[in-house]
Amino acid sequence: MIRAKYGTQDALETEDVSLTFESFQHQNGTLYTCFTQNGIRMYFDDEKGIVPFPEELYSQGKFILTYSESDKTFENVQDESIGTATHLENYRTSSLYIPGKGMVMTYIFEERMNVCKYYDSDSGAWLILPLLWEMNLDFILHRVQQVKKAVPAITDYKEILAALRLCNYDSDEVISMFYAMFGDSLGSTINGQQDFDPVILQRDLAKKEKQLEHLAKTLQEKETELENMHSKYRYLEEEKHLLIQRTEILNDKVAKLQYEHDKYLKEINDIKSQNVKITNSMKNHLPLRKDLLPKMLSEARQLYAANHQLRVLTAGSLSEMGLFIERLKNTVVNMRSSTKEIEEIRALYQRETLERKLLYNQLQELRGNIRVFCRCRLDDGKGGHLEFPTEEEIIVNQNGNRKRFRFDQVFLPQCTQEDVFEGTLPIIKSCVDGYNVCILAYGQTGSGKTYTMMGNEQKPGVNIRSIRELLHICQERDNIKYILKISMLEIYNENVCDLLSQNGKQLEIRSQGKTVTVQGLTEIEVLTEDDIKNTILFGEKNRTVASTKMNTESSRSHLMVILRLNGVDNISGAVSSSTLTLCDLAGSERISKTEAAGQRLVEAAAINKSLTALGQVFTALKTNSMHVPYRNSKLTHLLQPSLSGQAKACVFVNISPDKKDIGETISSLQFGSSIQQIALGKPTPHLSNMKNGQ
Ligand SMILES: Nc1ncnc2c1ncn2[C@@H]1O[C@H](COP(=O)(O)OP(=O)(O)OP(=O)(O)O)[C@@H](O)[C@H]1O
Repeated sequence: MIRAKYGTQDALETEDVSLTFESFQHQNGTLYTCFTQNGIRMYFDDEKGIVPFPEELYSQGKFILTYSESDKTFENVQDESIGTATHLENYRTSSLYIPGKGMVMTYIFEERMNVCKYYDSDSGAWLILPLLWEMNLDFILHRVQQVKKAVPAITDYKEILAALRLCNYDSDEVISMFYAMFGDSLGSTINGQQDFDPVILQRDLAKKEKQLEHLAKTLQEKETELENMHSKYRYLEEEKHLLIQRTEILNDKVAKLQYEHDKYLKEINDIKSQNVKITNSMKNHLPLRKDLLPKMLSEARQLYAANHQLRVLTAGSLSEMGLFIERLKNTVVNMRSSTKEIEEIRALYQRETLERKLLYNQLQELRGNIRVFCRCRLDDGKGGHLEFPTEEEIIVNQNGNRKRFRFDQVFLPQCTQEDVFEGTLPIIKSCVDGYNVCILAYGQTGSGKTYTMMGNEQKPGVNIRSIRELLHICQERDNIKYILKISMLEIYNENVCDLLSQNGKQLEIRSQGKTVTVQGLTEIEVLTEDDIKNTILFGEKNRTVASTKMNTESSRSHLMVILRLNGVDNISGAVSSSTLTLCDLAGSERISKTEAAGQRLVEAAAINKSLTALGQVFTALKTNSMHVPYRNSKLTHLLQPSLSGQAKACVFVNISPDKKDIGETISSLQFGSSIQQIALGKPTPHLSNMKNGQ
């Protein structure tokens, strides 16, 4: 990808005429969106609309930083040196100089996670000290060096720091943990970087996929073999039955012939001795004369021969039956061992599936469960203030003040829809493994959110591409039967509207435990690519009709396309359920004071509320807070399953290349870079990999 300085003109001073919203956090968790109008602080009430902020609430909570107050966040710290740490008596307490924040106290709390935190007075929350900063605390640096000295094979200090966090900063425990895990191999093979290289993981994953494919094939072959054996068994059973019947008939015949033969012999003997008493049966043979004897003797011989023949036949039939029974026994033995083999392969398959899932998860975790991408809209020649020094960085030059932001990836204006989709693909794929996945597009109106998510007929965006991809993956996985269902909704002024129902009905959100549902939301099953396109087209049409009716713009509402994926593994019987939530957020721009009235003001307050709530959720996730305030807005409430637990998220920060938009661009980049730190704050992914590799 070519990196270049983007344009040459100097930045323009942007006039700040926008309305500033403030967010008030009540101690009961409620979030109020306030602003000042004619010297009176007002707030937006979901039912009453815009009303003055009640005096009594001041003592029941505090004002917090909103997503748009750009100058107070600490993104500048990223490329400045950190300053010096002061070691205090109790090693759990220390202090650190952070530019823009001054001297901050740091603490290690003994709680759910033993991590070093500092109190951020701007957001009023305890934040996890990023690993980078933590290294500047003397006692931590000292412990890292202790571990490094004892275990020189582990060269990545982030590994050591993460391990220290896990072991409550006890270096001895970390050293023994490393030795317990790797033993003798420690000196030769363990090198943090090498073992946890995403490329290596990716390779392992590909290997695992191949193994799985092979196992599934073997399993299928074995099952066909077993099925064949079953039909052979059934055939042999039938044959055995027929043979028994045939032998019984033959035995009967032999007995009858023997009887006839004996009777004949007796008659012959009687005639020979001429002392025959005339019996009823003999009347048929009358008149009895000695000259009949030769004929009777010949018949008796014939009877004997027939009897003999039948006996041979019966003996043959019996030995044939013996052979059949032997074959039947073998088949049963083979069937038993095949069934056992199938059970073993099935167990192996289950284990491999799990391992593959873990590997995939580790790879994603290594890259961060929340990935943040920046995409700059196509250049229209009005820029000059943006630079793209590397694939992960963007610099905004505002009147000579250069601000640098770092993301998982920065997409240049000339990047194609394919390039962008490629970046999201690994996360999207994990949806078929049962993870909830969420993709959000954040940015001011006109920055390219809809282009990124929806795209157009010729250049479809992430929405169509990802659903299409999932449909293909599901169709390719023969062993799992998937059902894919799409719903589409819009959140406008804190109201949820179904876009796939004819009448665009408004819906309520219900939650039970960790499950969040929208009551009565229409779901349409998709089987083909055409189904996807037609469904989304129908939803978009409904959205246009609704916005025309309400005389508003689609950019003032959040759009969500939700794909629900239910799968049943035919082999293991495992059931998976996950959702892919694709969200085109409302424009994040501040509105100007002249516009601040009526419907526009209500819309702006509702957008501010939901985007602030989104920022709060990310902050709570970042600080590993016990309480994540999902319920502060409809948007975050709906996104809860996709932004919690083992869910994976991908946020696009869309920016405009126009110089006039520089203020909003910085604000959006700050929002994105504060989310980016969530991935940095996660301490354990490398270690979990080490454990598995034991
Ligand atoms: N990367 C891009 N390449 C080409 N055209 C783009 C790109 N990004 C955006 N555009 C075009 O710029 C215009 C504005 O983009 P878009 O409508 O996606 O912005 P938006 O942020 O979604 O705005 P809104 O909030 O109004 O929906 C559209 O005409 C879109 O086609």
